[in-house]
Amino acid sequence: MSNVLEFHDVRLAFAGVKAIDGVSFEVGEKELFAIIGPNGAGKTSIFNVLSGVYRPQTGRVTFNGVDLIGKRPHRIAELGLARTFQNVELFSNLTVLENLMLGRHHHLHYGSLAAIAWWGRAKRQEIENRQRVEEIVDFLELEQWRKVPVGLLPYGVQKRVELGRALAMEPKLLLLDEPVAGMNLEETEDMARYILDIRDELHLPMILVEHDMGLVMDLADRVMVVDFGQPVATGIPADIQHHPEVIRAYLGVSN
Ligand SMILES: Nc1ncnc2c1ncn2[C@@H]1O[C@H](COP(=O)(O)OP(=O)(O)OP(=O)(O)O)[C@@H](O)[C@H]1O
Repeated sequence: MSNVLEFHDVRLAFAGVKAIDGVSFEVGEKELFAIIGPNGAGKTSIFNVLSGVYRPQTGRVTFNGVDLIGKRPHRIAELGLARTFQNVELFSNLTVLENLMLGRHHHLHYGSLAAIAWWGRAKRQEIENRQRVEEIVDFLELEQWRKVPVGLLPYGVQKRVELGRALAMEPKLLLLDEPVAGMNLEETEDMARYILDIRDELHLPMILVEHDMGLVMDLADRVMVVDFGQPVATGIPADIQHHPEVIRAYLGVSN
C-alpha cells in the first residue's frame, strides 16, 4: 500500500512548550488512521501543522509527494486536504445547502468577469457544483434539512453538515477533529456509520483525532498514541489497547 501522507520527525515548540516532539507517522491510501492521547498531548497541533496553521521548527511533511511545510492553509486545502473542527465552524445563519456550496469554492474556476463573458461555462460549473452538493446531501441523509439555517439544527446534525462541507471539497485526505465530541449515543453511532461509509464507499483516507476510545478502537485501521508531544506507540487497535505505555499514559500510573 502506498502512502498519501508522510509526517517525519516533526518538532514544534511554543515558548519552551514542546507541543510536538519528534512525531513520525504515515497514512496509507485507504487508511483510517487515529491519533489519541490525553488533553494537551499535541493532537490538535499535529492537525494544525498538517493544515498549514502552524509551521514546525523541524521535520518533513509530504502529501502525495508534495512538501506541505510553509504552504498556506488555502493552498493545502486546494491540494486536497480537508478538515473538520472540534467545535462546529459553519455559517449558522446560512442553510445546509449554502454551507455545502461554500465547501465547493475551490471548484469555481471563474471570476465575476468570466461569469458575464463565459456565461455558458460559469453556468455549467454552477450546475455541476449543485449536483455534487446534492450527492453529499444524499450520502449524509441531510434531505430534510437542506433549506434550514444550520444554527437551528440539532448539534449532531450540525457536525454532519460540517463533515459534508469537508466532503464537498472533494478531498484526497480528510482530517476529523473530534467528530463525535458532545454527541449523544445515537448521534455517535450515526457518525460512526458515516465515517465507515466514507472509507468503504468513497475510499477516502482519514486521520481521526478522538477521545471516544470505543469509537477509535472500532473504526481505526491503526492508532498512534501521543503524550507530552511524543509518540508513545503506533499499531492496530487490538495491540494498542493492551500496550503498557498506553495504559500508563492514560491512567497516569507508573510501571
Ligand atoms: N498556539 C499555541 N501557543 C502556545 N501553546 C500552544 C499553542 N497551541 C498548542 N499549545 C500547547 O501545545 C500543547 C499541545 O496542545 P494541543 O492543543 O495540540 O493538544 P491536544 O492533544 O489537541 O489537546 P486536547 O485533547 O485538549 O485538544 C499544549 O501544552 C498546549 O498548551
